[in-house]
Amino acid sequence: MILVDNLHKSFKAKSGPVHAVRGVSFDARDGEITGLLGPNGAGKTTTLRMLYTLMAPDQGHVQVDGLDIQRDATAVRQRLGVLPDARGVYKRLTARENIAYFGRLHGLDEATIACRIDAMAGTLGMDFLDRRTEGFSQGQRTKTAIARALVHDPKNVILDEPTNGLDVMTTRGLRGFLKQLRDEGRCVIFSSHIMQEVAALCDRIVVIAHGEVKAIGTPDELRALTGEDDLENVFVRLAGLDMEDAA
Ligand SMILES: Nc1ncnc2c1ncn2[C@@H]1O[C@H](COP(=O)(O)OP(=O)(O)OP(=O)(O)O)[C@@H](O)[C@H]1O
Repeated sequence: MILVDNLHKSFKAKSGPVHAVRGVSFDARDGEITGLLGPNGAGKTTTLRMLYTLMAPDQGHVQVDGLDIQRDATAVRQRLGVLPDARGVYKRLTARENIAYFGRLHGLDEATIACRIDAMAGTLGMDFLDRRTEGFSQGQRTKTAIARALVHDPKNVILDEPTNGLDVMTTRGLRGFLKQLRDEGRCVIFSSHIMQEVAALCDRIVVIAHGEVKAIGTPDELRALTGEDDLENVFVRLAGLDMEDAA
């Protein structure tokens, strides 16, 4: 369970401060997939980075399973599996070695690591485990990074645009995998800028634009809120993109 309360984050730029996240609050429950949906530059990655303790908020609080991300950062990290926006895998190591290395960092024994790698490779369809990752396709790199993020069997899973650059079949496989994590009772959060993708997968959607939460609800609740049937129109209305277009 992840509770996000009034997060703020600004960056200094030459042209003045950039207010990336401005009072974002939402709950991501266990046994649910929560989608963070917003257009480019909305503040999704910045929000997720604060959730997974890479970046300290200027203001606000986050709790993971009741632990404060700033006071209890180490315990929080043990409970999180993270697919960051930069997938970065070690190119001289094979996929298996990349995943195993993270398993060791989490203090797992070799037998447990081997077991976990087998299970995830089966579910994610990784028939390239023993190849060096140099030259991997984007999908192969993403799968390796996802398996690495989950090697320690975390209760909470945060994925930044996990389907970016994946083909239809790989995306389908990934969707099935995320549903499996949800059905195991985990708390899953992922970000996307594609309404259809979020609607196909998420129990609840947090619509974010200009660093603010614009709406929270199930896909049907968001349809009812806007009076729109078409999912793309729902997103355009909620994110205020129609107003920007008209301006
Ligand atoms: N380190 C940084 N320094 C300066 N500005 C930043 C930094 N990180 C993010 N920003 C700015 O904060 C705003 C939100 O960026 P963020 O990456 O969180 O958006 P996003 O919703 O993830 O977008 P996208 O879908 O394009 O990845 C943008 O205007 C971005 O340029």
